[in-house]
Amino acid sequence: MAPAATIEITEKTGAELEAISDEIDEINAAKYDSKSKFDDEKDKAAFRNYEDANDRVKNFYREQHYKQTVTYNLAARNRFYSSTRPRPEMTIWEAMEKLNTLIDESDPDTSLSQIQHLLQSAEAIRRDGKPRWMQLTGLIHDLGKLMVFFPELGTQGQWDVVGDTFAVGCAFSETCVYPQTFAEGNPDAKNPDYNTEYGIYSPNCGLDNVMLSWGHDEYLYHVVKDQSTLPDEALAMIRYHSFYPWHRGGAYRHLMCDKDWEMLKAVNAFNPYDLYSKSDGVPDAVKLKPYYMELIAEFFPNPVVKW
Ligand SMILES: O[C@H]1[C@H](O)[C@@H](O)[C@H](O)[C@@H](O)[C@H]1O
Ligand SMILES: [Fe+2]
Ligand SMILES: [Fe+2]
Repeated sequence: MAPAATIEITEKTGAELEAISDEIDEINAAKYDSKSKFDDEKDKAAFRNYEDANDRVKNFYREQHYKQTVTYNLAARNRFYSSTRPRPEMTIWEAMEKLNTLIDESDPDTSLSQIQHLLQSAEAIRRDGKPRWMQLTGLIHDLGKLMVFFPELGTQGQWDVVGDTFAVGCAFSETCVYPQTFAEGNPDAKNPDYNTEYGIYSPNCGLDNVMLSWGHDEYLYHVVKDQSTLPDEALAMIRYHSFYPWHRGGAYRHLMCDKDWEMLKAVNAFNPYDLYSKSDGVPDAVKLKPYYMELIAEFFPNPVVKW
């Protein structure tokens, strides 16, 4: 009788493992440069037209720009970090379903529900053959909007949850949408400690040390950083995806450190999938669920997430 086949398991040395992980990084980085179906410039012009946006969008940004002050941001972070804050518990898929009832007042480009937007982003990333961690990032990137339903976080409305983000504690950037509204109503615009180029920051202090307006990006970043094995690029995609004045407007370069330039590449690679997939067909959540459940399990060791 022939002997049963044996599988040989060879131990890899630290250096070998490092070489493999470098190789994977290289492959992943090369993927950022590959062609995407969103390369056509003329299709892109239809998005983020804030000039012609409706009053709901304009009123949203007026309120957000008036109220996102340094004082508010410090208070919001204190509430979030407080060790006594009760943390709702929910799986990623339950979170997606819960979020489905939210209509984002800041968004001029989508009338679809949030679960559809998340699946569209993930599916577009998957279709372009991007890495699995990036597909998952597409799937979860807006789940921070759940904070709108969590009174424990002291969320005030949509203005401290959705919309583009910007730095507080230094001069407001002209590259923000409706930039005139800051001078009109945000007290920090008149505060000499905050209204200079650097404000409370120092040259090249790194974006990790800059306080961005409080909302779904920053909130989800902390949840995911602590409870998943997603790589730094994924965390940057989540944390900075709404930071349009930075990743698209070219602002805040004087606050960036070396690592931020690397992260900028990742965020720019992610952005088209967030924005332009909004015009794709409506995904079939029931059909797609098994694929994504497996993907979630790959990067979230504990299926129940503490929000
Ligand atoms: O209106 C949208 C929406 O709220 C997105 O979730 C956010 O990431 C964008 O930056 C914003 O423009
Ligand atoms: Fe978002
Ligand atoms: Fe999004």
